[in-house]
Amino acid sequence: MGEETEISAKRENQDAKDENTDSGVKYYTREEVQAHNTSKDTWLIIHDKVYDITGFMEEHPGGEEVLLEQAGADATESFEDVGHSTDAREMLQQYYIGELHMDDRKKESKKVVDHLVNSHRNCCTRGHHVSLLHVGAQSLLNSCKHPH
Ligand code: HEM
Repeated sequence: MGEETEISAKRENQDAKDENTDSGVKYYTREEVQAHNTSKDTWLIIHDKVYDITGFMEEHPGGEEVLLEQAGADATESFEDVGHSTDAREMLQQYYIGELHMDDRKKESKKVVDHLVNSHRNCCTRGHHVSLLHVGAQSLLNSCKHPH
């Protein structure tokens, strides 16, 4: 499908895994994520993306405990509150398993995306024809050189 091809094009430097590009993108509901809330099976939502961090629990420099508190839930706020480094953000990619279902996203993030679609129409998105809703506000902000 055209839209899916566009998504994979924009994801080239983000979280694309060979086997998990366009048609392989999985969507999870909050309920599904919530089921993975133990130290042996730990999923997290950060910025509307779903991560299986089971293998990372013991390696986390901030300790296993804080991750367990967020297990199965949306850890965006606590992740950002800590002020994680760029390295930490890049580490996220290896645990990426899919996207939070559109219906389960907070209205806020939809609003941010709408705003970005409008305000960036003539700068960084020109010529890309990306489906911005799927790309996500944060990655657009990261790649954009436009003053915000
Ligand atoms: C999979 C998601 C996460 C990854 C990949 C990750 C990675 C890291 C890394 C690499 C560090 C070392 C410092 C840095 O480079 O920023 C760190 C520190 C830390 N993280 Fe995370 N983290 C994750 C999620 C979380 C969450 C959800 C919380 C809070 C609930 C958290 C709390 C902390 C704390 C408290 C520290 C210690 C900061 C310090 O001692 O200065 N992390 N994390």
